[in-house]
Amino acid sequence: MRGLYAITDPYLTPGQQLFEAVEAALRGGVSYLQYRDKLHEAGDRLRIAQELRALCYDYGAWFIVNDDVALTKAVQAHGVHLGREDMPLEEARELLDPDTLIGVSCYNDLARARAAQNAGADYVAFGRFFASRTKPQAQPASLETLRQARAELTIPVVAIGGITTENADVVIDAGADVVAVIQGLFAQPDIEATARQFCQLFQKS
Ligand SMILES: Cc1ncc(COP(=O)(O)OP(=O)(O)O)c(N)n1
Ligand SMILES: Cc1ncsc1CCOP(=O)(O)O
Repeated sequence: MRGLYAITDPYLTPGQQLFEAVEAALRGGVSYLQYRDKLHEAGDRLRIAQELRALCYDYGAWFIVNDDVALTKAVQAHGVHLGREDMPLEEARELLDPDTLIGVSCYNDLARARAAQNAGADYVAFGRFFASRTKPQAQPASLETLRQARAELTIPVVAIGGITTENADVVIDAGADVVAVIQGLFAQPDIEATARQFCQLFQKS
């Protein structure tokens, strides 16, 4: 697992714009797309997730649902991303097909990441690394945690939080296999070109 992980934000790209923005990101080379939606109700979320899943399948990208294990199952997503407020990993694993990817937020907590790996997580995510306009309340994580995680863990390590094409090399150099972005991609005037720029950073290292 390596490359660009784009996360949707329905506040930033409402309505039909969301699908256009996601398709531009996929054309630009996004490998993983996470559907993160704190706005819509269940029925709308199902419809949006089905459409995003179809787009990801068209472009050969992995489709991952944030927070919601039932929705992950309902749309046969490739994976689910779980934070500390969400269903525990062990419980999700019992409900999901064995080949469904499970990612776990570890913030700045290496012990949590070790436990997640031991419990069968497919990747762990650390962050935020830079100031995030999407989630300003997210606690900072250190590059040293990222370095240690990469040195110690065998599963992929994702970096998140305020990442842009200008600063992504800092987290990639510290060991991030994957960079996860919202505004650094979807708030940019040319989403496809920005995705390509991010992807080129992975070809260099
Ligand atoms: C790839 C990735 N990493 C971290 C997060 C944050 O997850 P969480 O802590 O559950 O917070 P919310 O996204 O639910 O606000 C993520 N979504 N994706
Ligand atoms: C969901 C989340 N968790 C930590 S920072 C963050 C938001 C990432 O968005 P952005 O890339 O716009 O900072």
